[in-house]
Amino acid sequence: MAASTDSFYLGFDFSTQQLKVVAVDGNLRVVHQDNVQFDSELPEFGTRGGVHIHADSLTVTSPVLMWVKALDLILGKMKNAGFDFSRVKALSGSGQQHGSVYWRKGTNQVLRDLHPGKSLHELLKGGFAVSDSPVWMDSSTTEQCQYLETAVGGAQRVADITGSRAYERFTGNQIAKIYKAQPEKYEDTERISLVSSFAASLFLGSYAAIDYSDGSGMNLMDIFSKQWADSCLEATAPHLEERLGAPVHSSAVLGLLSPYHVTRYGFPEDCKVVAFTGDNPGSLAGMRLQEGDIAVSLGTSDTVFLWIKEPRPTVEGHIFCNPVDRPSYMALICYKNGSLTRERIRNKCAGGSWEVFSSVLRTTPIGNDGNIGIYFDAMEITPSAVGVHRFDKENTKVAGFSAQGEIRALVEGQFLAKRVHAEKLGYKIIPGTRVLATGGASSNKDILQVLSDVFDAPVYTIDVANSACLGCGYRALQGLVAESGVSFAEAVRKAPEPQLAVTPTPGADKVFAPLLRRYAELEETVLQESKQ
Ligand SMILES: Nc1ncnc2c1ncn2[C@@H]1O[C@H](COP(=O)(O)OP(=O)(O)O)[C@@H](O)[C@H]1O
Ligand SMILES: O=C(CO)[C@@H](O)[C@H](O)COP(=O)(O)O
Repeated sequence: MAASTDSFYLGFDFSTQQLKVVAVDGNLRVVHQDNVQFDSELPEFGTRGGVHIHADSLTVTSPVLMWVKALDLILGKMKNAGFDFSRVKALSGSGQQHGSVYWRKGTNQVLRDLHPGKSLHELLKGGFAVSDSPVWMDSSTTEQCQYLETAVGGAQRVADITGSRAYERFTGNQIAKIYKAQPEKYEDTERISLVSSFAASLFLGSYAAIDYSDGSGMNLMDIFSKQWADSCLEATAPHLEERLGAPVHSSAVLGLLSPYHVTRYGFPEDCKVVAFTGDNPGSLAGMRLQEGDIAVSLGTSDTVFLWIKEPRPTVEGHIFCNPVDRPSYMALICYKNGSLTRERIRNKCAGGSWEVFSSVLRTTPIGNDGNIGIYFDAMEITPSAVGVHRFDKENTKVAGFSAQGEIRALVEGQFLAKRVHAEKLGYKIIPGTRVLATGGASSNKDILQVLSDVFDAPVYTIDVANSACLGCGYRALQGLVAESGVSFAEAVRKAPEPQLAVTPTPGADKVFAPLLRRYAELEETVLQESKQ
């Protein structure tokens, strides 16, 4: 495909801790990157790690106006840096998955009439029926999940329709909680967006459709017919379909950029907005994942995902529609205790320094002398258990490890869990499997070495740490030609290939084979204990 090198394509990512942007040119070269950290650059919202954890420790929200203000800030930064908005032909983006935004009645008109002399934050101050959006870290909707599974015919039935059994963080269950606890707010809601489609709306100047891929994380959409599932809608809240709008495929052009951005920043009048999607689907696009690859994202959450052709939903893990290939799907497993847990142990055992943390990984023995740790600071998603559990080589519970042992136990434990659960779902590591790593912690080679050793496979990375942004820049470019039949693979043929970062240490496979079996048994014990 010949895209002009004079043209730019933007990809935004509204993730848990920050808003990021990447601009690529027609040759798919990165020409600009920027970010806004919520905690440090928008301290007036008082978030930690981009969220508020409520007193029950289960409810987790983010202020919706913080995301709006972050967009004002990042576009302002780009303007100050001299970024030439007039060359942007299309933009797209992604958001942390499952989070929901409740637009107050009448706000679609406000979006259509945005005055370019004012910030979005000023204009949209009164625009939300719910000011604190539930996000993916929330696990307060167990009651709603049980209700959904009973109403629809069981956990497997919900998975057969929506790709996942009922999960606390999934949007439908969050909507059901808001409808029950704050019916007046639900009544005052004109439209419900995902974080991704909310962000797209800010660019479009009207409510943007939810795309199939991010829409798969709601427990509301039939992932096969790609329509809202009546049985799920009925079990969630009344008049929900009209509040959601019809979903669209992930490469759909939603329309032209709002005149607000044209006047305020100098975008061209014909700049297109391509559907936004979830951050994990965005990463699948950015890493140009191929069938047979396993992607490991080490962001606020840790996720493992794969490209699949024949989805078989089960009561563990998730199946989402594929964001770049309409007939295909992606499988995903999510772990809540990712970077924030690594940061806690870094602060406790390595004086707050990643360098010290890394040097411990370099100098401690592979396999940690048989010591295994399971660190679920917050209620984990995979599996649903909580607490810190340490075992010596005899599988006896111990109260603590040395500082060095704790660091290695944490990182090994996190990767053992990923491999154990991926294999439980039938995904095999075979000769030739590439592990593609992304997310903030993928910049740490010593963490990647442990990943490579546990998976017994080479680990590859891409130059841009934020693959979701990059993937959405690519998707913006492809969105312009998707209707004329140009596939995503063809559109991004010229993009740089992932680079080999590390290979397994010789002999590591023999050390980890028994540890994988032991980890699976110990995790099962922890799970049973936490059910008592
Ligand atoms: N050198 C490093 N080693 C390990 N982890 C790191 C390093 N640098 C950054 N991180 C982790 O990256 C995380 C942010 O990842 P990122 O993918 O940007 O998050 P998100 O997209 O969820 O906002 C931070 O919480 C931090 O713990
Ligand atoms: O809940 C999930 C996936 O199901 C999370 O992966 C969120 O999408 C948050 O992403 P990060 O901010 O950690 O990238």
